[in-house]
Amino acid sequence: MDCNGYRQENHDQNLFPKPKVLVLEPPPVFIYHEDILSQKFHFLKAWDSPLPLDQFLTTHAHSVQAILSHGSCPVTTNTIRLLPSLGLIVTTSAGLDQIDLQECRRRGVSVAYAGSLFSADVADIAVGLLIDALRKISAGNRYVTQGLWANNGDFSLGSKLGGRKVGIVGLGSIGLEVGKRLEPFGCNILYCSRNKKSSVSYPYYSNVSELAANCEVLIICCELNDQTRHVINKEVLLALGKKGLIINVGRGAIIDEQEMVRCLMQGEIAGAGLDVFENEPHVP
Ligand SMILES: O=CC(=O)O
Repeated sequence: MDCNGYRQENHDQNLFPKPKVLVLEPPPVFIYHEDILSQKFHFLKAWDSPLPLDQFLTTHAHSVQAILSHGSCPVTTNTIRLLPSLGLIVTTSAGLDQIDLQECRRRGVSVAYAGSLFSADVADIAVGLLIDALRKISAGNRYVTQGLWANNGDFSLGSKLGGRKVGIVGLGSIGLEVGKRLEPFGCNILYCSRNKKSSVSYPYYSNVSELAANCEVLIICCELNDQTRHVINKEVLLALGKKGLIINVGRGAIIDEQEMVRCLMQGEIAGAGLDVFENEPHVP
């Protein structure tokens, strides 16, 4: 109500129609809060339409002002080109590899993302996966639930995190959070990053193979881009060695997945803890 007792909301909506926002696939924030968000925005739900995507986009081409997206939903050159009124893409992810940033730059489309909002959560996952891989928690669980204990005897022991030499690939906000969590465990932290960071005293490696050769665990925390795609290749995996573990909380395609699977099967590395895969949801 305004001070005269009129319903302000309807009046405002006539003057300022809700911005039209395209949702290709719904991010969790949309699933949980559609009712609240819908008070301010008019959502065009591509995933909910019987029309093929291109036809849906062409139908709404001139009205879409923004896109609400998430980390595993590609926003392609084709989509951007079909939407002449598009001015903004908002993604709930920290990663931007799924969005054609070059086309956004060319068209002057702004991009807003989660930044470091979820870095602590991702770092928790990285440490959880590392402890699981070292202590064989989920492998032990599989051993019990598959009924192997009675016939095959006790499961093999895991090993401790303390004292491990851990190489962090990408010391951005997630990498720093991982380091912060591993220091109290007594890990020796090394890192590889685009640039040496003056804010930390961890030993710096400019080359990821050299980092791998000098540590027992590699934790991938960098972003996916043209420089980091398949940066974890056969050479790096062999440098990590037979006792080495790899943890990936970045993007699947940072690792040459086929090569990693081969190394795991042939015992050329000891194990992997993976939050991401190259061709999700297809996991080799
Ligand atoms: O995948 C999740 C992210 O990039 O935040």
